[in-house]
Amino acid sequence: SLEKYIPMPGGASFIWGHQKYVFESSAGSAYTTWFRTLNSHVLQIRGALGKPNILIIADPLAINHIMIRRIYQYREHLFCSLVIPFAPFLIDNVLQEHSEVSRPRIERLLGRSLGWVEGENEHKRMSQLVVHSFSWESVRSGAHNIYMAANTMLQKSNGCVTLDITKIMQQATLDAIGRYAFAHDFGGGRSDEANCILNSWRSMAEVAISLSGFYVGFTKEHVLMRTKDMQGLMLIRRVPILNRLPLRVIQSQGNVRRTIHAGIARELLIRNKDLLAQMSDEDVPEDLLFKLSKCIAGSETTAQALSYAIWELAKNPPVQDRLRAEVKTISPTFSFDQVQGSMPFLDAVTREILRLHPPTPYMERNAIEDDIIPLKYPLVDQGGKVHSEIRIHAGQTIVIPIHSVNRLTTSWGDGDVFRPDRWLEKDSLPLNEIVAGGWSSILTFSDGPRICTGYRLAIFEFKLFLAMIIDGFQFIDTGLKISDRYASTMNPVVVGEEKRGPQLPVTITLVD
Ligand code: HEM
Repeated sequence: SLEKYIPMPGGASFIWGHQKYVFESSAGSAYTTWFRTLNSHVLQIRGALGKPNILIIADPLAINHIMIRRIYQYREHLFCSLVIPFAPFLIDNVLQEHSEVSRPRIERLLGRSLGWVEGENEHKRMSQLVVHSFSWESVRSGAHNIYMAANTMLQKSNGCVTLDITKIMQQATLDAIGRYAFAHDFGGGRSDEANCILNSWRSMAEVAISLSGFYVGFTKEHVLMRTKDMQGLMLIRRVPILNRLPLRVIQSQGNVRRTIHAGIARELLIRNKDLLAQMSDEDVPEDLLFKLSKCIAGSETTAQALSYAIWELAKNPPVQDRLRAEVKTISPTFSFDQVQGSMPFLDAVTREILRLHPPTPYMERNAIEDDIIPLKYPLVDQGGKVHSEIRIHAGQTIVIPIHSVNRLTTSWGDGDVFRPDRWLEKDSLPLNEIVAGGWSSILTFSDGPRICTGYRLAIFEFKLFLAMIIDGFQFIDTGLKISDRYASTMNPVVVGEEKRGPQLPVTITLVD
């Protein structure tokens, strides 16, 4: 149990603890609000169905301790780390870094991957195999593939239409990753394989964000699926054996893996000689799967970041015009060096979008052993005693709310405001000692040894796509109210139309 001096918000339900409220709130916003109202960088919330209290940590020193200093003492649980299917022999290994909920899900979705791999040595060995493919050098030399994917997307859209940009972005980023990493053609993100992968993600997200399921679903199969998420995990958390039931919604998670296995991996085996050269014989099939699946998971998050960017620019016409004016100075050629080095405002917009709308809003960890976590911002108990560390026991669940950390008032001041200029102004950025770290002092790609492998690729892809789209198209706000729902990653929904699943409609016209 957690110490009493760790602040807890009021309003917990007897049955659902605070988790129902977190689930119903726009993703990330409940924690962000509580940190402010309780004036704390650490809090505890009540778990649902009698689950022990959960520790929510936004304190920079504590995050550094968990993500860097003691990373292998905390089990991992996050969508983006579903990647890199590997090493079946490790599945029953001792360390058990993944929680009882996420492990079976990860296996069904993408096989036994880097995200699945247990323990320090094995994780490092697997990471070495992929690190080169995602260096800046590799991204630069593969830039033309992303350019081609962006071009394919632009040729297919014209006129003035209101459309769901998330769908288009998902097709485009999947197409880009296919070209970049595997010389594989996903047909502009519209081939049968692409449809199978995108439909699998979508059907999972639809179930995951369904509100009605929260109440009635614990006896229904579609809700068992939805409970895969951290916020909705109540039943599977309490009864992990449910993961094994042959229910359609649970077992359909294997679609992505099957598509990759049956179609793309075999083709790659023939094409990708470099990759084969790096591997021992017994690694081959799973290693190829790993390459594909990590990229596919990453293409989804990149698509979400791009969708939020277009929506934010639609709501802020002066920022949109200023960005387009900068892009016009280099258009129509978009070389790697131009995109990375000649557009400071594009760079500022990129950082601001990734700060404000992190596609993975939470990371969850379980402590493998007892620990003492140091705090930058000490807590004071009712007797006035100052506590500059927290004691936790093995098994403690910890949430690192990336969304809240990226908006902390102590670090960012007006953290909820979309203001790209903060990245260009002297003295507007937080000092190193008060941020948790990570790329660009934000936690969007995590930090430490398990920082997102594909973050350079994601950043370049984001910039290139955005530059090319804004060069040719104008975005107009529909005025619809958008809320964010958590379904492994951030999913925008139209308020009042939640039943239609994730969508982000924006009106798009050709630039004069
Ligand atoms: C905007 C896009 C992306 C975001 C926001 C993102 C975010 C993240 C985060 C937060 C983690 C850490 C998970 C944890 O430790 O719990 C992660 C891990 C990972 N990501 Fe991404 N990611 C993105 C795109 C990509 C892309 C494009 C790829 C590959 C092509 C990729 C590959 C990976 C891999 C392999 C890991 C696991 C690293 C490890 O455990 O060593 N990601 N990502």
